[in-house]
Amino acid sequence: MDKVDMLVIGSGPAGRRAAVQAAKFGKSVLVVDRGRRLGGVSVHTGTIPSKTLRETVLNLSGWRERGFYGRAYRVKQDITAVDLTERLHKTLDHEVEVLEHQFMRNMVAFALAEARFVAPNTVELKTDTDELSRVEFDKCVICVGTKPYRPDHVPFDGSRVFDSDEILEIDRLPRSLTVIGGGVIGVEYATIFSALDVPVTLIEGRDTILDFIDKEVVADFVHQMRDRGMVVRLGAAVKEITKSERGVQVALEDGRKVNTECLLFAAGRSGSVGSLNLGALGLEADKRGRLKVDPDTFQTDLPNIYAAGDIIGFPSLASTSMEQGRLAACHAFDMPASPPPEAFPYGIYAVPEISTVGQSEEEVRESGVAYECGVARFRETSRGHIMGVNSGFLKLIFALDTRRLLGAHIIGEGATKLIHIGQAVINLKGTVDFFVENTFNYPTLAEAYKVAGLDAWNRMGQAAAEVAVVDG
Ligand SMILES: Cc1cc2nc3c(=O)[nH]c(=O)nc-3n(C[C@H](O)[C@H](O)[C@H](O)COP(=O)(O)OP(=O)(O)OC[C@H]3O[C@@H](n4cnc5c(N)ncnc54)[C@H](O)[C@@H]3O)c2cc1C
Ligand SMILES: NC(=O)c1ccc[n+]([C@@H]2O[C@H](COP(=O)([O-])OP(=O)(O)OC[C@H]3O[C@@H](n4cnc5c(N)ncnc54)[C@H](O)[C@@H]3O)[C@@H](O)[C@H]2O)c1
Repeated sequence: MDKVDMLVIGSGPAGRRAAVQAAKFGKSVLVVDRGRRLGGVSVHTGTIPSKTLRETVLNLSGWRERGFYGRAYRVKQDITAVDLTERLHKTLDHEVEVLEHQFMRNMVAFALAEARFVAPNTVELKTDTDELSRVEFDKCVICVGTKPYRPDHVPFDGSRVFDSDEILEIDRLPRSLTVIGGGVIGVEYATIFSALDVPVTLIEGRDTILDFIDKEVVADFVHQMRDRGMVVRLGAAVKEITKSERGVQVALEDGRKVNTECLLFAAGRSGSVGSLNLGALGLEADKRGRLKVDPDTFQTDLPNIYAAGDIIGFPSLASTSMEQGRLAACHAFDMPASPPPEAFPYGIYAVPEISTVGQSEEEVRESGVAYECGVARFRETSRGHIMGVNSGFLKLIFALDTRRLLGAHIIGEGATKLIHIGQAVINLKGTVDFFVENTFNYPTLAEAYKVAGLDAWNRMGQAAAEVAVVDG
């Protein structure tokens, strides 16, 4: 039986980083993945395909130019499913190639097989041709990720009713689409298809969506979706989903019915622990299939078994998963590593983009800290004029006493890139004065930071004067 210093189960962002980090420490590492190719959910059905699809749609539809040329503007008139999938496959092939090369040059061994624990330091591997082998390990990092939640009452068929894996395999564009679930996956796909002029209805069971995002940003987002013709049904409980020759019908508890040609069910994901045989370790997943770990070390209740990535729950991002995997490997081999700063960016690649870091206004208010906000609208920046941007804004929140930046929230073009300025200032404990004193490239959308900083600073100055008067 082979023996390795570290076994990594799953080759997504967490597994990949854990493996390479352990290999850099000179350890023998084996990565196993039951997929047909390396890369995990992130490369094959999650982050990369959805973002490639978005980029293709925005390019071919001419979405970014519509501010100038009107809603009817199109770069390519008849956009087909082939247009969308062609670019997708090229991007994915490239991602896999880069990952395989990274493993090769770092001497990380890999096997395409399903892992199942048979003892606290042994797994059995099974290939898709049912070949069995066993591997012993000193340390193991479980990075098995999640899969779409597929309740029995949803008539999934991969041709009219899709989950978020199947939607990537569509062979023609839907004439109309219902999306159930106003989480990140739901809003990303709903707005991407809407950018292709597919009529979209978004159904969310709760009265609100994206509760971890600043409410002002969410309100603007919902307004923008409705403004361009999307139907957004909030607080809409689904009673029944039925298929007919002409499409799919969703009956809501309040009696209303939604009829569209296709339906995407994107109402959550559950951990892929089913085949791991966690019982052999004495470990148990929670009811959503997630594993509990020590948040500093990523160890499970067994000190030589770590878990990282989506399998440990929130925030379930490729970006945070990578760092968790790396930190798990550092801890496993007693290498010092600082924990990540509390504030990490969250990027939602809807159309328009949303990105956020630090505290929302609601969280700041709840904490009892006195604060002031500064806002800059992209349409008021020169770069915004050049790009024909007529929506989107940046909101900064500052503490009145320390003047420190507490949160940055952006909706609009480039939000997921622009957010890193806010992230740096928050984590380096910067204040409103950074934005006031520094010069920004002009004309850029980043200039919005200067405008929002000045906006807050003008009001914070008055607040400080009032405090001085009261104190005096
Ligand atoms: C549609 C969608 C869009 C997303 N967009 C973004 C985004 O824009 N930005 C972002 O940061 N995050 C995004 N995410 C989240 C991101 O994809 C995940 O956070 C990330 O993939 C989690 O990585 P992971 O390391 O946990 O493993 P995963 O990427 O989930 O991969 C797990 C791997 O484990 C393998 N596996 C499972 N069980 C076994 C077993 N028993 N034996 C062997 N192998 C096994 C699976 O085959 C899979 O390959 C998105 C997710 C989805 C679904
Ligand atoms: N850009 C990104 O970073 C990105 C993109 C996509 C996904 N992800 C990650 O993937 C994870 C899963 O995303 P998700 O959107 O599938 O799940 P989610 O759990 O975040 O959202 C599911 C939504 O569906 C709603 N819902 C549940 N049942 C419903 C029903 N019967 N009818 C109507 N609505 C219902 C829920 O209230 C919730 O709002 C997220 O945690 C996210 O971090 C990240």
